[in-house]
Amino acid sequence: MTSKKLWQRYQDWLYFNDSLGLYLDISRIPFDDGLLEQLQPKFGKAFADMAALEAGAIANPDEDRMVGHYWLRDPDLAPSHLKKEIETTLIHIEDFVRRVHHGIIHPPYEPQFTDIISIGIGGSALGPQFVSDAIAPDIPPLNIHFIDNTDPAGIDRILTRLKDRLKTTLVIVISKSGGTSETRNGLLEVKHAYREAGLYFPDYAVALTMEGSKMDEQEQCDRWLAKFPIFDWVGGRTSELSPVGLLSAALIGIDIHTMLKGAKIMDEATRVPDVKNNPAALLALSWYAVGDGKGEKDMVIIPYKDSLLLFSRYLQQLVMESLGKEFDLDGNTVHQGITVYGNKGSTDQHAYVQQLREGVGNFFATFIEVLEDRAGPSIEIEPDATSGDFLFGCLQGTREALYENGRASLTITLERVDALNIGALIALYERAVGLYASLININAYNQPGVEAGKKAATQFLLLQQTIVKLLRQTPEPLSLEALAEKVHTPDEVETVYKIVRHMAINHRGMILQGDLHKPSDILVSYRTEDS
Ligand SMILES: O=P(O)(O)OC[C@H]1O[C@H](O)[C@H](O)[C@@H](O)[C@@H]1O
Repeated sequence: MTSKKLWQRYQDWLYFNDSLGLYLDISRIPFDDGLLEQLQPKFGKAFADMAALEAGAIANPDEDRMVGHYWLRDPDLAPSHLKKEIETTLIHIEDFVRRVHHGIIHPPYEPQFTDIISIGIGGSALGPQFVSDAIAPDIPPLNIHFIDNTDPAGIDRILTRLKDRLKTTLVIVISKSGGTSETRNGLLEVKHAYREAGLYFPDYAVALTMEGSKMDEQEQCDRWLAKFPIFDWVGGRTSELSPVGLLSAALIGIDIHTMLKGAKIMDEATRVPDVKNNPAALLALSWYAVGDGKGEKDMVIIPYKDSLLLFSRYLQQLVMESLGKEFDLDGNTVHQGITVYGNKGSTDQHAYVQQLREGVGNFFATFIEVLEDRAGPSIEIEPDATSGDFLFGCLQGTREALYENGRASLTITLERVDALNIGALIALYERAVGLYASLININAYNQPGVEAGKKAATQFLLLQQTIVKLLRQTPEPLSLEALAEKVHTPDEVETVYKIVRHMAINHRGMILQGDLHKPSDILVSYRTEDS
């Protein structure tokens, strides 16, 4: 396409939101203008699905749930019985945060809380991590640390760093279901550390979970410093603008009202039932066009701004957990999805952009351009050139280089990275995923595959407990085959081997004898501490 025609296409498809100062450019996504015509019926249904969802329909049929994250930033949209709960919860959050900041709520024998440990995983971590990394003040009122895995060394790293400050550290435990094992493990590890430090854990703990959840019952969270609800009509991957994200954001000094405002403005923009004037519909159209509605091209997220580094990680859950489904709503096997990866520019140009430019063309790039280079003036690096100009040039140059080699891209342009734009960005992608899911006829709001993984993990732990129990009762060493036989898993010798190897390395009483290079010759025995 000639540059003249490209310029015209750029202008024809450019979306601009003047309330936000946000642009969306899909001109480098190749599709015939006829595609939009062809997709109008699907978009008509997508807009109708979305309107019904916002009106309280059961938009998540597999779990028989409403989908209400849009109500969080506009409670007037919510069913009347939920509106008050949304509003009062926000007031409770603000009041709690104000009292923590003013030392009215403080740790025993200390004037103020100084740090936060946030324990949660998936949607109970990725949003708070992205938002705090993007827009927390450089000197926040409290420093936040995330335990988002059941990795003992990762937990130790945070507890070691906080050793002298545990006594002034607030612990926020986030789990909608209250049953996620990684979060439960993190909670028990941190509780142990507080006990070891002579600190009464409930004086430092805040719970975010569904009323009556497993965690709520087991931990009696009513005895903790505070407890905030996670609403069952908010999914984990769309919970950043619920108490899940708002509490920690407010505690670290982020203006949550402006974040909610940005999301609300974007919601209004993405409610417009006209593709060319709806940024979320334009994204959905672009994804559909470039991947033929089957996710044939990966979504590479490259924000040219350090503060947006974690956006791709956040989108991995929002996009892939929503769209990565085996069946469509009619029960057809579709194996849908769009793969998301990326970090930041121009840094990634020195890592994998080489492949994007010349290698396998199985992707489309999403550039995020931020117009404001920094708060304040820049020095000249070269005559009439600042480091921000270089960053700008790298983005534009990479976009052009990809296009010249037949690689598609779209560009979102923000004025700056602040609470307003982060709220808008989150809302933009929540809506785009929802509209795209309608186009491809899948349920964006369940996650059946995750349950399968949880069940498999439980099976491993049950087998491990069976192995230990048997070895405790078996004085003589056993071969792996004999051990597998005795625990009734003769076909899982390899699994038995990995379990005993992992336990042996971690000094859990497991004794391996023989040549470790030849697992089949190994003999296994067990020695308890007192034996
Ligand atoms: O908040 P929780 O109930 O602990 O769930 C944490 C995460 O667990 C699973 O992985 C779900 O698929 C995610 O959507 C959810 O965010």
